[in-house]
Amino acid sequence: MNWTAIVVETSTEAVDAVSYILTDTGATGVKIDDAADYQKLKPGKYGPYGEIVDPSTLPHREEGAAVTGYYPPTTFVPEKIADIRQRVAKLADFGLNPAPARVAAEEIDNQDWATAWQKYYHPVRVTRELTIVPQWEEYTPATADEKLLVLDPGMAFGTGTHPTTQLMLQALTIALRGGESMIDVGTGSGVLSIAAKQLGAGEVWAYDIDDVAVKSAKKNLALNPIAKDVHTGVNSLLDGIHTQVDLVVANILAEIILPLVPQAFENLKPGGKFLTSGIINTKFETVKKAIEAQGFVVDETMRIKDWYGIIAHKPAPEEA
Ligand SMILES: C[S@@+](CC[C@H](N)C(=O)[O-])C[C@H]1O[C@@H](n2cnc3c(N)ncnc32)[C@H](O)[C@@H]1O
Repeated sequence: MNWTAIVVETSTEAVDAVSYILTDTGATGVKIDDAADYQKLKPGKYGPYGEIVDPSTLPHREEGAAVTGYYPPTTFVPEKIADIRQRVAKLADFGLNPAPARVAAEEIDNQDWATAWQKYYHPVRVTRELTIVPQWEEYTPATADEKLLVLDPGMAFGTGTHPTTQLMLQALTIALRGGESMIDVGTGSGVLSIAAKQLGAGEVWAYDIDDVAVKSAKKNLALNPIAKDVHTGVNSLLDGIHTQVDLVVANILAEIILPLVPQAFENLKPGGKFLTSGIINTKFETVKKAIEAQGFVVDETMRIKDWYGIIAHKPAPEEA
């Protein structure tokens, strides 16, 4: 069986959201071809031999964007296309114009696609202290306080470079003091649990609804000795979990965060913190209001591009 490329033709403004949908539905890599990127190009060395070329003469899209996701041979393509089509069309409800929202699939012969995306994935210093290093790269920290997160994201979401992950990495840097217990909901590649351990978290539980993600998280946790003791499991949100931790972190889409809000409140100690992202700009107010209505105090809101993150805490009795 071959790999499949699913191409979504969309507008420039919906590129980030469509990339998110493709990654969230199992694409191991995403390619973006956006007419707006060519319009921004200045004359430069774009020729095959590094010669200076007028960018307008390069072959390029005249308008809109095409976002391509690469899916492994195990993907059941008709179901995947239907899911993507529905989620792309729904972007209009969030104020993003997905037009023309055409979704098409094509088989890819070349088996190299399984790893082709790896050549675009290099070490990236995501915060002052945290650098994500692909497992296959050699990397020497530039400073003594730089902490490494070694990752092979494979099929799971969480290379660390998506704005929603970056928001949570920043939030963890702000919120953690050391020794905190934490639950990572929707762990994907395990990136946030590894970061939390690097930043001094104590006991950590990492859950995901997708068993492929949990397998990937286990593999990545093992690559990072500091995170070897993180507990993992398949679980939908915090269903059936009744505990008291210092931190709940979740980078999941807004629609999924809403049912998580009361569960996070129940599972946090008084004074405990709820860090969440995956919130597209048009859903931000709805999620923030739901968090406040639950009784949380919103301490900080953060934004990268069209995505928001929220840091909130469950008030301690003395705050009431
Ligand atoms: C956007 S990814 C986040 C991955 C990683 N935590 C990060 O920040 O990069 C969202 C993850 O949530 C998982 N997920 C979606 N719905 C879920 C649910 N109801 N319960 C638990 N996990 C869920 C997905 O499988 C996916 O791995």
